[in-house]
Amino acid sequence: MLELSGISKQFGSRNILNGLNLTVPDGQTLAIVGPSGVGKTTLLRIIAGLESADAGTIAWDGQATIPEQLREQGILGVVFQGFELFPQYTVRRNITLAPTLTGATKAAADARANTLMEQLELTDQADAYPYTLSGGQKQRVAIARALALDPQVLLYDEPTSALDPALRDNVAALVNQLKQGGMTQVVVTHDMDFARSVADNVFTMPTGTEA
Ligand SMILES: Nc1ncnc2c1ncn2[C@@H]1O[C@H](COP(=O)(O)OP(=O)(O)OP(=O)(O)O)[C@@H](O)[C@H]1O
Repeated sequence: MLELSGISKQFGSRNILNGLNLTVPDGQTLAIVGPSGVGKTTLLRIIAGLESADAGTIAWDGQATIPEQLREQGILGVVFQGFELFPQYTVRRNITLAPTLTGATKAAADARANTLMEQLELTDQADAYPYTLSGGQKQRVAIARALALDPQVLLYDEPTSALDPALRDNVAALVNQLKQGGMTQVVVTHDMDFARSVADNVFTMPTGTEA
């Protein structure tokens, strides 16, 4: 279970997050929705340990935790809005890089990448470079790369924003498939239909206030 308590964040004079409390039970999918600029990405980045909160705590499995460590340990994976693939590496290398840097053998990382590419229909793109891929393919590589470390929690920032409706449905199916496998997931989206199609709970961000 992922628990956020009293999370606050201010940028300049603007309170973006004001003592926010959120709980994501194991194996559930939480969608975070709200209008542009309300702080969804900021909240996701705080959960991922990519941004620090001014106040509040985050607990994992009942223990106060530093999210950055969860990410570094591979417990928590992030799928970024712009995919943020490594342009100089092939699809396969994008997927195997983090596991090999964190101690997996090349053979084990390759085997895992093969499984993920098969599941995500990327086998034909294994040796391709990101610039040659479609938006949907890039999205799947970003998800495969996050899954390569076998996370228990997966965070997505606007996973459908670059996709047409059919691909959006594919991402929804994938999120639901991962849920069947027990994954805990947090999805930031402004797409209410997508949110409803994947989420156990939908959290609407409260709008910020001037300090
Ligand atoms: N590093 C930063 N420094 C200053 N202001 C920031 C920073 N990051 C975000 N902001 C501001 O905080 C507010 C919330 O941004 P955030 O990206 O979290 O919103 P969002 O709800 O994800 O928006 P969108 O749906 O458009 O992606 C915005 O007004 C943004 O300009």
